[in-house]
Amino acid sequence: MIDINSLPNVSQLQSIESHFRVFAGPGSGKTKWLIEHLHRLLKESKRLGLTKKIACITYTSVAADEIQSRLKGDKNRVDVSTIHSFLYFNVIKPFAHLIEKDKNGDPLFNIAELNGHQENIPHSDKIRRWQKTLEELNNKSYNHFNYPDNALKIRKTLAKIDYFLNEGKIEVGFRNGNKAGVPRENGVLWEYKKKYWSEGILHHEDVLFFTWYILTKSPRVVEFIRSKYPYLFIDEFQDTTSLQTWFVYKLAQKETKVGVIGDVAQSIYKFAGAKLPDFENFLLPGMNSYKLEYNYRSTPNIVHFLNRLRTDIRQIPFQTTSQEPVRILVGTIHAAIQWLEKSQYLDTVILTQKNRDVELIKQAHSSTDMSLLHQFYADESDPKRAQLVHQVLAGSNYYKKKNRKEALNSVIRPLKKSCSKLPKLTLRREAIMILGNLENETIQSLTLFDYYNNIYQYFDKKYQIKIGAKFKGGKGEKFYQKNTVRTLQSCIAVDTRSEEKIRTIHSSKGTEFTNVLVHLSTNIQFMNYVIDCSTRLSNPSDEARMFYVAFSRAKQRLFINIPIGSEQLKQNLLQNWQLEYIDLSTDC
Ligand SMILES: Nc1ncnc2c1ncn2[C@@H]1O[C@H](COP(=O)(O)OP(=O)(O)OP(=O)(O)O)[C@@H](O)[C@H]1O
Repeated sequence: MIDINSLPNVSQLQSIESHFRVFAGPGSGKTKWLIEHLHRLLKESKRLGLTKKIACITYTSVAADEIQSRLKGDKNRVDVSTIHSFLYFNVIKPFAHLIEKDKNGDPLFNIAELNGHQENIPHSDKIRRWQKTLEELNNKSYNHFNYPDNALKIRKTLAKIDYFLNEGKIEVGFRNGNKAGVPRENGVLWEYKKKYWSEGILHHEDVLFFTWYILTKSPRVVEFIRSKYPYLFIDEFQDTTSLQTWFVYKLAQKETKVGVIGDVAQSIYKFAGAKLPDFENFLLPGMNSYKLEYNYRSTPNIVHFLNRLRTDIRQIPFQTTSQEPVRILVGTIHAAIQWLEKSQYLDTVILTQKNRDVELIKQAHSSTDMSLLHQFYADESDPKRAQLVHQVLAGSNYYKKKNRKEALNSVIRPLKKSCSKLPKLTLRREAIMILGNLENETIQSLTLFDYYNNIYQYFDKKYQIKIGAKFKGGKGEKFYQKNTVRTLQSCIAVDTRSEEKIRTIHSSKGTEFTNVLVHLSTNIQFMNYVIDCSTRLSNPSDEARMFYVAFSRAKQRLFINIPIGSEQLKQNLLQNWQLEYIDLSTDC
């Protein structure tokens, strides 16, 4: 248990002029607390003067908008944004001219073309140019680099490029460790990045790299930021990467007072480079640590259940009445959904670990015959092509239901992946064209093979962009030749209501729902992430924390679905956990 001051409200913060760290469990009202603290500063600070500002960093731009919209008074004195946006506007944009030439005397970055930052989606032309550079380097260890044969794997790997601090030096590598198949020796990854930089393309992670570069070369830039922002706060600090933490330490060395808020048990962005110890070990001189004690969100029974899953903090339920127990539904997810419907818990949100499970549950939940769609995914060898076809046809179904916004999003999403070079407006225009065509009976009657090839050729001819893989025979091609657009489209369910109700745990972070069903696909997950959760919560892998986040989204009722039960498990759950055990295996 953390031995720190509990902090029922913001006025109990010992001083607004000390660094602080707030440990805040789920549902503890972090956002409300942070907003109150911002209001207090705006009122009481003597250091803001007429021109200085408060920086408030959130993990997503949605969270930033939420805080900005709830601020009262002089909103312009608070800059609420994501770390990337904050650094882009305060370091990169104003100080890009400090980026020097590389060791060959070429500009490291094409500043004239700098225009914001974007997601790292590997471009085939850059990979090819990089491959050529590698050939020129003529190093044996690059022989295994096999592009375009291994295109999908190589692109996936390159999309995970990131920067890491190692004993004060910056290195370029991959998130999630070493990746085979892509050369990284002797700094050749820098050569790959330079292909983008020479065109003024800045990826999100490059924002952090060039911040490090500029601040290291020109320490006066740090002074400028410190003098502009006497206060810096960071929400969801458990998901901050080492490079981001490095920047925060830099600011905190002098006048900027730093406050960080987070929950170690909710750190679920390891894949994005977050490291748990960064929050646990984050300390600044004179820093005060606090904890928010209450859980305002969930009923006492749910809070007691959550408390069993962790040993570091024990939350106090704010609500006094509960009283339905947490229930374990034993059986298939299908049986669990039927039980919820029978019991009239119609507004239950279903949370699952993987996107793929979301799709499968959605399909099983809808009345349409899904076997053809399953066959489609089983036969198809190229996931990108499958996604494109699936989402385009789903888009057309949305369009039929007059949900124009979802229709466009559904088509634009896969297009964006292959056509990142195209401007947003062009993508939108093409999506409208695709949706319009699908209204046409003749197009509906085409085989999927002809339909896909038409789209493929259209983008290839007009933009020289390969929208997906070409057919190379095999089961996938046979499926496309055998089935029409109309048949596959009729198997794609787009019930908007049920879509919002079935989602991944990651997409539920920061939200809350009245009733939640968490689907565990194996009993081992239940043993690991419920029964033994407290011993696994601080594991490097995110899984235990991810399920903890899922369980903590429920306000009124929490259901957990596991596939297989046993008398022994039942007795354990009833006697030691006070959970209700409902066996659905006989119902289906
Ligand atoms: N002081 C308070 N009194 C009563 N209700 C509160 C208070 N603070 C927050 N709440 C309510 O409790 C719920 C949880 O708050 P919030 O979503 O801000 O928690 P959080 O700490 O961000 O949670 P999480 O980290 O789990 O996303 C919300 O419904 C919010 O309106």
